[in-house]
Amino acid sequence: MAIATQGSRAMSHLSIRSLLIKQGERPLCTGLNLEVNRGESWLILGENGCGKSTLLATLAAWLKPAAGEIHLNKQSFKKWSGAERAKEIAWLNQQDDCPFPLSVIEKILSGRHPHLSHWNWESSDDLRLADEQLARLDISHLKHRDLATLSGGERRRVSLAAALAQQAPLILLDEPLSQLDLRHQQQALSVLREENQAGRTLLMVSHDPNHAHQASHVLLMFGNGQWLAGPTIEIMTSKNLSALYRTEIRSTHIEGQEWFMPQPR
Ligand SMILES: Nc1ncnc2c1ncn2[C@@H]1O[C@H](COP(=O)(O)OP(=O)(O)OP(=O)(O)O)[C@@H](O)[C@H]1O
Repeated sequence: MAIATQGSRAMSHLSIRSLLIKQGERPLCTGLNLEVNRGESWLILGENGCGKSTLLATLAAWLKPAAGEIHLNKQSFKKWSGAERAKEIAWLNQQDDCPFPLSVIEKILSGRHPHLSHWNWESSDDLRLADEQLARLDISHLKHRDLATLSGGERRRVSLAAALAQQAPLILLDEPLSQLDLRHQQQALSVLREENQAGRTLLMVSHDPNHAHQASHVLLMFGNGQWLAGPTIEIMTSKNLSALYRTEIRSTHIEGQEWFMPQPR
């Protein structure tokens, strides 16, 4: 089931070699080989509990793999200091809660911390960058609110804004659109498209296969260690998605674009 992707070594951004990730004794992903090149946009799909978040947490160096190697910019993860890695990788995880009082602008400015030297306050450039992210995600009016007072969708957009403020070349996104209404989903997708067009590499976890419309590559995780990865055009088929979700998925074309839909049981 597993295939390796081909990629130009010269442009390698993230190189994943023979990666094994486990939860207890259960393998979530076995022998994962991916060559993620600079500027690519990857969509990661799979059932609940198949290991998508665990994989992203591993790529963010929050968790250690059971085996295998990860290279960032052709250098082993082991050689990167945490501070240097934080300038290279932004990670939006699923946790938007904060255990202590924090305003929206403080949260977004936390995305600038990897770029500040010890004891330095944020500069006017950092503040301008934070304001830009607030405006892009339609949350400027929430700037001085306490995070704890926000709705789920508002808090999600704040977390995304903080990840974008980090200005990292590689962005790991764990369900960035969860809890967003349709208009704000389209807005966030447009912002992510801009980030990708600006040259940033994106790896995004989602439960919507149609998010593949703006992905160059797709990784399917089957929850038993098996996986399938490659260019979107090759991987996104009704057959593969029906096997992935263990339910019938069909596709239809609208104005030249293929849309995937689950069939009622
Ligand atoms: N601390 C933990 N202790 C025990 N099991 C865990 C722990 N953390 C995660 N798991 C299990 O590991 C598996 C993978 O979890 P993960 O969060 O990576 O899944 P996911 O694919 O992101 O799921 P979802 O689509 O629901 O977000 C799940 O079965 C989960 O229950």
